[in-house]
Amino acid sequence: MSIKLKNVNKIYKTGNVETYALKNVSLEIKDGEFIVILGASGSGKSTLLNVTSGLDNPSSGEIIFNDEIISNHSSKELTKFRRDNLAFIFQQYNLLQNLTVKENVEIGASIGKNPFNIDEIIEKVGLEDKKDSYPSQLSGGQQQRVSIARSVAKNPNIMFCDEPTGALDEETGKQVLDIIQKMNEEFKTTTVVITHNPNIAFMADRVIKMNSGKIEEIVKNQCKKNAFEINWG
Ligand SMILES: Nc1ncnc2c1ncn2[C@@H]1O[C@H](COP(=O)(O)OP(=O)(O)OP(=O)(O)O)[C@@H](O)[C@H]1O
Repeated sequence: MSIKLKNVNKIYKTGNVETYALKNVSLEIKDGEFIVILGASGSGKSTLLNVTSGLDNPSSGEIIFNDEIISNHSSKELTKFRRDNLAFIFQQYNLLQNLTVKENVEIGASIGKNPFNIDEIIEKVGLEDKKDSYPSQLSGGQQQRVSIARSVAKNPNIMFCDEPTGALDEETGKQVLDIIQKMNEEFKTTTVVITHNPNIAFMADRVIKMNSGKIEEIVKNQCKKNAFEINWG
């Protein structure tokens, strides 16, 4: 699924203070593309992801998925659109603690129209021997892999990942990135990853550099690296 942003602005108002978090951002992401968004703290990365994915409304401008203009949608229509098309992976795992790995993934699959086979997706994230474990019995990296399996079990058109490896060490971080990369390559899932780590940018087709609410630069990688080839820094 492709994504288009046309002249998108986002202004947060807190009392009398206005923060221009996105300033006239226009961008096209192609179907199946792997995009990394880089930028300093406060540059507008999370705002860009939230507004693009319909988690928050832009103050002005248009957001278009394939040919569907979602910036005009009601919140009910937006919820349905997100449920049918989008997966979210955050730094926090947000797993249901009283459900097993398999049950957590089942919940993710149950909201999709055309979900993946649950056992296959658990195998894809390398947790077949942990199916009946509870989240508290798993390491951070394993919990993030469950979280990814749950998000992608519905077979989404797009994956939005906000600092997916922010809480992980190098080894487990790379395992998680490898799973995200494989989803992108095998299922052509359009992928948008926000990160502070410039090394992760080498995995992308294109890198969007944000500065003070604007796209400062877009870099196309001639040669992409796989997750295990990048330096962690
Ligand atoms: N809900 C909000 N209300 C008011 N201002 C906000 C809100 N959310 C973000 N901002 C402001 O908007 C700007 C962009 O914030 P954003 O969270 O998008 O940056 P970021 O690049 O994702 O930062 P980080 O890397 O630290 O997560 C910042 O100046 C921030 O203080």
